[in-house]
Amino acid sequence: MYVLKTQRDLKLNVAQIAAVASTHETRFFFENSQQTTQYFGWQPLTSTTGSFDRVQAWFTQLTIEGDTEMAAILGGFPFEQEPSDETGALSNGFFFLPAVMVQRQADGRFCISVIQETAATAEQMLKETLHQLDTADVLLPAQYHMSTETAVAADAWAAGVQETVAEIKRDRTLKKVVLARQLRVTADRRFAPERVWLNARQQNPEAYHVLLKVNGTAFISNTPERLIKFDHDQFQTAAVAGTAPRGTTKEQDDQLATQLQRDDKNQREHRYVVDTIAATLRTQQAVVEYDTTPQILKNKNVQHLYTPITGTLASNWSPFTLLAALHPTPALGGVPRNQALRVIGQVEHEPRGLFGAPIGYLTFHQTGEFVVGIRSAVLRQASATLFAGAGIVSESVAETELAETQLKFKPMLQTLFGEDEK
Ligand SMILES: C=C(O[C@@H]1C=C(C(=O)O)C=C[C@H]1O)C(=O)O
Repeated sequence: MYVLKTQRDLKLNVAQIAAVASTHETRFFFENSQQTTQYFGWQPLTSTTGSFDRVQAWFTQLTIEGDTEMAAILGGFPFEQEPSDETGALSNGFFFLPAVMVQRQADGRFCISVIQETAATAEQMLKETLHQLDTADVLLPAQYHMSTETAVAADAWAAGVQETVAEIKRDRTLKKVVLARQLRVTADRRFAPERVWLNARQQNPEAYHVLLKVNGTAFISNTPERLIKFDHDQFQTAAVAGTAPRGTTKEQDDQLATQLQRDDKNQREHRYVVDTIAATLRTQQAVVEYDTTPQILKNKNVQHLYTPITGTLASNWSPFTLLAALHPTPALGGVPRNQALRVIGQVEHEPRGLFGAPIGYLTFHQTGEFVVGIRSAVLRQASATLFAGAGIVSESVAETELAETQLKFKPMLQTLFGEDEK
């Protein structure tokens, strides 16, 4: 049993909050592109790793007294639901109940919530946190220089694309498999995760900015993709799939968008995602609404076909059941899901860990938001491992898919190294 104390209506800025957070070993930052949702948390009181079932069992036994509206668990699930031996790279995910959490209120001010075992220690810690925020040095973004860059088994990956195409053609039930590859880079000095997070907001303002740092490892993502946001029985999700580069002029950019809208392969990849998300939500007895014509979602380096999906959940919905049903969508897994996951397991040699998996916050009052951890990297000291995937369908060509993954590395490369690099 824990006790929660809050202080509302504070005027704070993000660089101040990031500076205080950076003095703690374990921390989590989450914001949407409009910066209307912001969660920062540090100092785990209790934590867990693992599958949807495990996190649910852990979450269900947490009890908090006080203004529990302001409490949440923070973290990410692993892409794979089976446990992995590779614990160093956050491969089993990580969730924690933060002792200190700062969140943005609807009016732009902030609320701090502190959770402790007694009211007195919570009160004391709240005071100390306010003092730390008052006196914090402002943290600035930092640019690094790339020392080395290694595409992990790029040739084997291209061969894997060809094998997958052959498998899709052979087995008529298999329609799409998303294959990911890795890029390893090193920098001239150790990455400071919060400063990389500040870079992400500058470099890719139109995406989410997420950071999860545990022990010596940080996961950072500039994802454009929401998996699901729920507010009691209302939900918002989206299909983001189908990719084209951005143009260098307005005309070229619009032309690339029009081509993407008209391209059969991309439209088909997109439709698999929309149809599967809608069907999954309907199996959960949700009422689902969306337009049948996709929009274009523009990010700095890429544009995507995009269909927002909204609706109402059944009265007995549970966040964990919903997440387990949705993850992975065919934008990261494939169609049919289990067959696609089997092919992914054969072609990719390492677990994806937090890549492509749900990461976000869940309150104790049936609200929360989880995004898909793409355009991401795992940082350790001066090294970063980036992941990017592409949807393989029957007409896929290895070279084009390789180029698409190269494009999807760009947001994170620019976050780490600035505009000039790559
Ligand atoms: C797999 C990634 O992106 C996903 C796949 C996309 C596609 O196949 O077109 C587009 C957006 C994402 O849903 C990635 O960025 O690594």
